Amino acid sequence: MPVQEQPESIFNQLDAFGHKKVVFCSDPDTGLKAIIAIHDTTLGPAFGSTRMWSYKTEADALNDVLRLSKSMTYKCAIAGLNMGGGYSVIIGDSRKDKTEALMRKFGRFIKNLNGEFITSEDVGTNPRDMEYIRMETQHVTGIPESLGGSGDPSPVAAQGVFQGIKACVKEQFGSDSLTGKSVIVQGVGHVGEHLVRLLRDENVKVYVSDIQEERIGQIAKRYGAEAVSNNSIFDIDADIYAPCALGGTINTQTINKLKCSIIAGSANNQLLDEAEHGAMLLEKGILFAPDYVINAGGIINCYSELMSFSKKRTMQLTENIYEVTRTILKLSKSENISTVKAANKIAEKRIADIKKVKSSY
Ligand SMILES: NC(=O)c1ccc[n+]([C@@H]2O[C@H](COP(=O)([O-])OP(=O)(O)OC[C@H]3O[C@@H](n4cnc5c(N)ncnc54)[C@H](O)[C@@H]3O)[C@@H](O)[C@H]2O)c1
Repeated sequence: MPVQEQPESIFNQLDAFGHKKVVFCSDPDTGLKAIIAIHDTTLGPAFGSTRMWSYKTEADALNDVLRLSKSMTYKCAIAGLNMGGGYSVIIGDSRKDKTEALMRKFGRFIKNLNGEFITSEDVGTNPRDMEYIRMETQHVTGIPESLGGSGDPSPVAAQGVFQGIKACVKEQFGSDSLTGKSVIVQGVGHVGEHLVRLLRDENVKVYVSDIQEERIGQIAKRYGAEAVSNNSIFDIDADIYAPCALGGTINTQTINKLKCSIIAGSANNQLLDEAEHGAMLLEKGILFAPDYVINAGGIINCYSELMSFSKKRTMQLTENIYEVTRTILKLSKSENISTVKAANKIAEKRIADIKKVKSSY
């Protein structure tokens, strides 16, 4: 008899990532299949976006939501927000399967968590979807500005990435001027497009790529960037690679191909294996801006909505990503550890410190 491979135990996976709670949401009437993962609530309610994606398998969806929610814990901690980490994924094609009823049903599942999880938009969702969720629960941000929300967080996320790029350029080249630099932007969706605009405003040479061919042409034309097919981005000789699509694009194969000296983009979980690939980049002298640090602008925007902060305060917090990145790069250099390890160290210290604060009556 052939040996049947056992699927990995869900509880073992939760233990490995250190999750507090995972909720599986199923509703045959609307076709909703979603997973809400709550990683850590030491600093506050779990904050995290909702992604809608056609995952190949349910195991892929679970793995994605576990990784994304864990990195939210670190993102909120390092950005100085009083929020914990969570995330949710809806399994399906956002262009075909998304309906008002499906989003509102999903909102009901969030409502049942009584404020333990607060969401916002991500890949495959938008402010309109957040409006549908808002019809069922108040635990959602990123709703349209016309309804009193902060709207699409992606321009703010792009601003944070832009600050992270500048901090890395300062470290590698001695000045944070982008004059004469070149950047490959992989994935020109919400955040990627705003990043291309910010870079082109500074006359940076920008290469753009996406899996949607028509999108590459549109963005290249709109901003005067150079269109590159998605298969050939690692052959381009540019100073900076900005992954702004999905995670896992930095792995042994791509690191060996990369010609850039800086990686700084918006995509969550860019390193396929944080420890292995973080160390490989350190060894090769490629400066990696930890994704959860420099893409925090989006969540800062949503947090500001919750706290009723002014736009000015939101932008100050986002621009501070420059200083936070500089601190991480310095720690990485002084201790000869990967930039992700350095960032994790700072985030974990804040969580441990606040845990002690909260332990007293
Ligand atoms: N939107 C935000 O405010 C925000 C904030 C923080 C982090 N992020 C992260 O940034 C990334 C992009 O988010 P977004 O909101 O711009 O999403 P989006 O869906 O608007 O854009 C993603 C783009 O990437 C393209 N893409 C997908 N797979 C690709 C691949 N393999 N190669 C090249 N292109 C590919 C898509 O076609 C799309 O154009 C995601 O990882 C997201 O989690 C987004």
